[in-house]
Amino acid sequence: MGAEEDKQKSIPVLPWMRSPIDVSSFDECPLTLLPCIDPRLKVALENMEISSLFPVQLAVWQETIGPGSFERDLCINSPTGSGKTLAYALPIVQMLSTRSVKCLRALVVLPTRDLALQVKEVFSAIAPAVGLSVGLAVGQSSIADEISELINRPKLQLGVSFDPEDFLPELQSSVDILVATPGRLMDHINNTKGFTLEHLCYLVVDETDRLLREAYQSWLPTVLQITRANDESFLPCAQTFLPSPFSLKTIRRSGLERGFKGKPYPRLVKMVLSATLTQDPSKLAQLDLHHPLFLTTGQKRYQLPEKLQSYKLFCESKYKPLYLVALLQSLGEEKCIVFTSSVESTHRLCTLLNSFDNLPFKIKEYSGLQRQSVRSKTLKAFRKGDIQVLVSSDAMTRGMDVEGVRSVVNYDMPAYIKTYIHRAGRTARAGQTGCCFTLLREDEVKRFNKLLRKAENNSCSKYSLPSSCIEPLHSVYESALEKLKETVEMETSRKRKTGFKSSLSGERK
Ligand SMILES: Nc1ncnc2c1ncn2[C@@H]1O[C@H](COP(=O)(O)OP(=O)(O)OP(=O)(O)O)[C@@H](O)[C@H]1O
Repeated sequence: MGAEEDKQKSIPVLPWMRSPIDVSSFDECPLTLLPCIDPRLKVALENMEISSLFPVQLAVWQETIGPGSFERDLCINSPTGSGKTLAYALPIVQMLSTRSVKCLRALVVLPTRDLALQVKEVFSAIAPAVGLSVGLAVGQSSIADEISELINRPKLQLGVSFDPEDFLPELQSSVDILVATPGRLMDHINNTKGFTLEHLCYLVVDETDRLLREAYQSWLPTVLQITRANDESFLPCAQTFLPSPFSLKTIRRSGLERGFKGKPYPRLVKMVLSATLTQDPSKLAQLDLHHPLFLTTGQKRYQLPEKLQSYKLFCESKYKPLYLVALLQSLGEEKCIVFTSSVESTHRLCTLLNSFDNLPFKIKEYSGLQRQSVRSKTLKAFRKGDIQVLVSSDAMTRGMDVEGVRSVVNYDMPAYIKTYIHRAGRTARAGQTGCCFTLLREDEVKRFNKLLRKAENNSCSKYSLPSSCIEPLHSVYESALEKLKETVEMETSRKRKTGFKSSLSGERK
């Protein structure tokens, strides 16, 4: 990605990106002053203890429900923790609140299952208030269970034998809004009877730069293809004459007017978001955006949360774990995430920390080396506060929103500013304060300073730990290293025995 960042520097910015709406010129807006909000949604928000909209939420509201009226597709670049989820969820739910027939009209795609679960929670907190249902397609349950949640099958009538395939027109969506990961979405598109995106009105691509980095079974071209103009292919067919009062058809015609020529109408409205939105024209072109409007915060492309305090902590590489333990001890028992540079070092560091005797906090690993079920269990325990320190690799943590994370530690210096932003952004969310500590060797300092200069709000103070915190740890460290050696040997022989199919196998992200 270093090469990617260098490449981006030389890429000319797209014309529509040169005159963005600056979100930082917006203030928070109390719900009582928010124009047009459905009173039922206002109550739902108040039940979530939300009394005002954050700036990015107000800016998006204006371009969707307000005067902008969803006329343009939105590209939103807004810092971590600034409330992007509600920024898109609220207008979509408000727009769909007047629908009369239930069918799948909004699709939100996210790169990971835990993230999708998190976003579904936000929709589930507001959508039922206006009679809308939200579904999840992430592979958390069996495909059969998921299908029964998403598709409404006609009930068996007494004494009538029934083959669902004979009644295809009556299979209906049970949900108005679907939150999905790309893989499971493709499974449903390809294999689930009655699952259709033909009526889709809204597509949200959250964590866009991450999703556009990989093809994920070509989910994006597939979704765009399904929602293209279909008026020519709409010829009366046998199905049209079936006596089904429920069959619903969305016809998208090809636009003829200037600016709409060849584009499907009604069109699929798109909202794409990230805290580090790509500016690469070839990547953005994949989204086939309609007169895109760019919303961003501040002058620089990368923004750190306003109330984040960044610190650098110099240490000898030989004693890095000691500095980490001393730092964690000085932070007390509040939740903290420690980032390393790879899944292997995450596992090793977590094992080492757990080999220290009498640490006053519970430490667990969270990485792509683990099974999804293990990861989800760990995340749940971390949210509850049963675990205080999460040792993590990068891949899984984008967008993760855990209340009460006061500090983030970069045990390994991030190589790119984007990585720093997503890691640090696990704290200082929703206007709260938070600290990000980076452990640095002498030879890393120059590179780290250069990296931070790419972001706004980048001041970074030196943090020192008194030697009285470090010295007593030396002897404990020796025995922890011994224990680590034993554990690694045990794991290696276990892996050999089970032919590498131990609990640590699975996706390696
Ligand atoms: N208007 C609001 N008032 C109070 N809290 C809010 C409001 N909007 C969102 N929040 C809270 O702010 C936190 C961050 O929101 P969210 O996860 O949507 O941020 P984000 O911008 O998507 O961050 P990231 O880029 O890291 O994914 C959440 O805990 C959410 O509940």
